[in-house]
Amino acid sequence: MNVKLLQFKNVTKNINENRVLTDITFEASSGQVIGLIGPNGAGKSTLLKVICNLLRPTSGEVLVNNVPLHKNFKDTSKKIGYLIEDPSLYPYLTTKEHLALCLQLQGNPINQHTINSITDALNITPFLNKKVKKLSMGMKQRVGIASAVIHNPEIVVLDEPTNSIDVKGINLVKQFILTLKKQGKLVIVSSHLLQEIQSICDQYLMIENGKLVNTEEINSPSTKSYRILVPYTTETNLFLKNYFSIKRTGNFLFFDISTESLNTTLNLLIKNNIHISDIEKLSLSLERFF
Ligand SMILES: Nc1ncnc2c1ncn2[C@@H]1O[C@H](COP(=O)(O)OP(=O)(O)OP(=O)(O)O)[C@@H](O)[C@H]1O
Repeated sequence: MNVKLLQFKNVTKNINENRVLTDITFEASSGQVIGLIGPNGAGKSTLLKVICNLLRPTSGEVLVNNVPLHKNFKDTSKKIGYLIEDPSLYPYLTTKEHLALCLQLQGNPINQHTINSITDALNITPFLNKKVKKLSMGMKQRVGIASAVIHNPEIVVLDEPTNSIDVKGINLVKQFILTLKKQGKLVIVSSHLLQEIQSICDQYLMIENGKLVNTEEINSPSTKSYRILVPYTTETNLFLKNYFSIKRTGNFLFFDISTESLNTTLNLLIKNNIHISDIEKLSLSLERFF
């Protein structure tokens, strides 16, 4: 059974008097992979840092296992593992020494079996005896991911984990994330490319200008396959509002629909004498959702 692990309640974060996160509310459970998607500067890293208690909310609350995060962070920190932005690694240690140190810093004894299973899964075993500073960027990123999970946390936060990693490595990381899911962990993974992580996510949190977009889009972005564009008029606006989540761009209105509802939608528009300016097939890139 999945257990509610993480709750954000109306979290707002200001940095240097700028509002970076606004009223963020969501919850996530064990055994889930949550994709945090948004363009550059949307607030993804800030939100992830709040989960890891690297930043405190200006207002609102974060609960882990129903306990406020900041009240019990010593215990909670053992439950959270993270890779935020560039991995902070100890350059003069070997990969093996680095991972062993990460384990010890969390108060765990060195368990070679744990280290091996993680390094095998991420294909970094051949580099265990190599100094971290001599690893390629992609390898460092994988060591960063290994460091995030080495102490067996319940919540794993990965900020753009596929940065600098080649296609083969990306597939490996995705498989690794699915293994963490199978182990019952909650994985929160950010990317500015929906297509990169959509196949592994159970749910999406789409963020734009520090705000989450609505739940419908969060839960089913990939089902919206067509964008319909119609000329703006007050009447058309009022009419379409009854059926779709519509947006305005200049002199046009647009809305996204699924493949299944394409015929019905076109019939509805034709019947009501609404001119169709364009029907666009949506690719699954992030730009389509903002
Ligand atoms: N320490 C800081 N001081 C001032 N502004 C900050 C700071 N950290 C983040 N910001 C601002 O907060 C906003 C969100 O930044 P954040 O790094 O969370 O976005 P992001 O979605 O992770 O972006 P990217 O995809 O480029 O990494 C940006 O406008 C950024 O300039």
